[in-house]
Amino acid sequence: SLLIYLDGNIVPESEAKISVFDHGLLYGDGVFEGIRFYNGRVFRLTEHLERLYESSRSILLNVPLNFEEMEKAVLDTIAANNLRDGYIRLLITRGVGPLGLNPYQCPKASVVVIASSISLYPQEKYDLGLTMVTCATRRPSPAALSPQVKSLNYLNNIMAKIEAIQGGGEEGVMLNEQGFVAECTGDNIFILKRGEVLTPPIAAGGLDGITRRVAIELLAELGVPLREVNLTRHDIFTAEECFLTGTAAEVIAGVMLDRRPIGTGKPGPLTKQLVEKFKALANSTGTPITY
Ligand SMILES: Cc1ncc(COP(=O)(O)O)c(CNc2cccc(C(=O)O)c2)c1O
Repeated sequence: SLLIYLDGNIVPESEAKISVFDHGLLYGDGVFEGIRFYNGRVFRLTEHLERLYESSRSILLNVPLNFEEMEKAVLDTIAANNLRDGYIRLLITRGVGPLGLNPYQCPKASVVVIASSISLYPQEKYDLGLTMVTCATRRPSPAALSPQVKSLNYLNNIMAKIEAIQGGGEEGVMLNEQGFVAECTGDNIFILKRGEVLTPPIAAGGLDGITRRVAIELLAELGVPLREVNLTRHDIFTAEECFLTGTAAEVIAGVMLDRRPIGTGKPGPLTKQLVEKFKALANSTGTPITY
């Protein structure tokens, strides 16, 4: 069984419990990060923690650990479980308070670090590519809930994921209120068109994904031109290649949208090149874990 970090202590899974009065449970009032570690190093840990603190600040959540203490909590939890490769789920909730959504009645936020593994898609989906469906469920307007806050409010994404699966796919393309492509339910989206890679600007309503930033770096290294531009379903239908990026998914081809093949209907050469470059980078850089 796993050892879990909970509010300052590393405890066995069976003891890792939170109160039913925790506002993270009652209202989804909290933020989280999904982080991978490869070969004894945590990949892009600093960027993930920076985003965690930015999400917390955005919802006025006071994090009881400073940056260094949070980094140590992550590294200690991985070491306690003696894992060299895996996935970290790091969450901060508003903490326990009376029923009623007033966050000012929650005196202390709760911090949970789970070190485990995650496999979002089977290997064959990386070999053959994902089937995608355009979701009717839109990404929320920044005026409603900022899509840039990685909060515990994932019902929007979950409802879209349901639509993708019900529609015979594995992943869903989510549009914003204007009908432009924002991202997918749990990852960012890129297309290759006439020798140029295009991806929605963050302002289109997607999460400012860390794997998206890595892909942009890798494309620059490859000398492939990239443009952040509003995309519609037309652009995906007429693209030569499409790939998704996310900590859980890593880099994975999208080969079908709404029952229409994208390009050859198989993962394209640029996508395959990026997958290899990403793997090499992820297995050779990152914050070392001391066991
Ligand atoms: C809505 C959304 N958009 C993009 C990403 C990719 O961002 P990063 O490159 O920083 O990871 C995410 C993160 N993706 C994510 C997080 C947690 C769980 C799952 C899941 O599909 O179970 C997916 C996400 O949840």
